[in-house]
Amino acid sequence: MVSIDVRNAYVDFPIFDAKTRSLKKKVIGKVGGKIGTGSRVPVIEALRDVTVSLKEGDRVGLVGHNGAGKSTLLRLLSGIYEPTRGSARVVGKVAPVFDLGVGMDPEISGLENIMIRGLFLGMTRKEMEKRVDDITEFTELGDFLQMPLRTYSTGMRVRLALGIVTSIDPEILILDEGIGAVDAAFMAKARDRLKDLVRRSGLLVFANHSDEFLMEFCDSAIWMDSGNVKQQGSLREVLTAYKGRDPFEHLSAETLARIGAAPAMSGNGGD
Ligand SMILES: Nc1ncnc2c1ncn2[C@@H]1O[C@H](COP(=O)(O)OP(=O)(O)OP(=O)(O)O)[C@@H](O)[C@H]1O
Repeated sequence: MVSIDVRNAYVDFPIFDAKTRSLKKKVIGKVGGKIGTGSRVPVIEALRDVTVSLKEGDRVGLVGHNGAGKSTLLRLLSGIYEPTRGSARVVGKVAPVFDLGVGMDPEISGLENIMIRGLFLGMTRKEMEKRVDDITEFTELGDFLQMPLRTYSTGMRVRLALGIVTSIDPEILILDEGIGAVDAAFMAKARDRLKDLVRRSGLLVFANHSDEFLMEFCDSAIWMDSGNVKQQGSLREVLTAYKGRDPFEHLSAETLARIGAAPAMSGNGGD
């Protein structure tokens, strides 16, 4: 069984080349984590006293303003960062997808990249060999898969990366923003694959600014604010508090059915 247990965790980034003089003026910005100036070196407190407990089957959306600590938390949940204080225990194999292009080598072919990226995401060579045809078909890249990746356009790279990412069988799937940043037409094609991927994953944590994505893939949520967990609960509860309105309220019956959500709670549209 997969699980993630983070207890009273802090992640600090000491900044050795900051202009400390101007920091002392204490201009408080709206975005970003807290900057501690108590010690000789300023420290960005990206996560502060975070406690999160996740188990098999959880589908968690991560929301919060720019710099609230979402990516840092995802890296902690992936075991990429160790907490400065507190603890983080991850049981299960993590497939971290922070940037679709990360781990791709421009000098090798698309086909070779399929293999390398698959291995990086926790698959074996044999497992990836079985998936090559399926990925080839999905990307529609044809003979370009024999060409070095540097010859691809941005959209072609995204097709390849998305084809690979959606082919894996992750125990713990950690998705950052990037995955939503593909053009609408291709996204429509990728949507079913993404849904399948999420269905196959033991546990999903997904940071995204789009309600639509969150509603489609997640059922619970964590709201990060200045490095703290401000709220944890059902997706609807948390999004309603974060946005100041119920994002499910004005969805059509068709969309609600597609994302498998209950009809809006307010008004007389009960059931
Ligand atoms: N490698 C780093 N070195 C120093 N500071 C960092 C580093 N990574 C993140 N931070 C700081 O930690 C805080 C949280 O950043 P993080 O990237 O986790 O936010 P986020 O919620 O993912 O933001 P966004 O929505 O803009 O992507 C910010 O104040 C940022 O400046």
